[in-house]
Amino acid sequence: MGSCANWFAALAVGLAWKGQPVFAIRKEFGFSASHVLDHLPADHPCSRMHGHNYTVVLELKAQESGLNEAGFVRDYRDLGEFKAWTDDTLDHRHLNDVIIDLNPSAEQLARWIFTTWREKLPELVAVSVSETPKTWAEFRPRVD
Ligand SMILES: Nc1nc2c(c(=O)[nH]1)N=C([C@H](O)[C@H](O)COP(=O)(O)OP(=O)(O)OP(=O)(O)O)CN2
Ligand SMILES: [Zn+2]
Repeated sequence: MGSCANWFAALAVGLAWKGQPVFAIRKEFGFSASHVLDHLPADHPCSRMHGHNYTVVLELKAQESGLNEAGFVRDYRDLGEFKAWTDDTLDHRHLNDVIIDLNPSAEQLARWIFTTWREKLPELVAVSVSETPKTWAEFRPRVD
């Protein structure tokens, strides 16, 4: 599905679900990577190359009546493909070389992961990225 159609589908699902009870599941993943943030003052420490032990949380939702036969929104084990992708694509990489033409802030990384995975995981509604134990950025295209 093209990305435009994808966004319309997400919007339609969101409108149909408005006010309805939903289930949400989340699973956490980790990777270590370096980055340099552009467009910051020269004396900002994040304008120098540095690294983080990142945490990524995927959030998936289904309507109350939308659980599968096992009673799952989706089997957590299905997300093994995301873990393998994270290990191959992000772990021990320099993020500026992976996310070309985007400043790899936590916000932009969360949106990039969301758009990369939305088609494979239609139940995906939000991606959160943490660079340090105290900081979180979330991309959630629509809020119920
Ligand atoms: N809104 C954002 N602000 C910052 C981001 C970001 O992605 N989005 N990124 C950084 C740095 O990459 C890095 O995460 C440093 O964050 P900071 O909270 O300053 O980390 P520290 O450990 O140095 O902070 P303490 O205050 O010592 O806990 C910066 N900003
Ligand atoms: Zn950083």
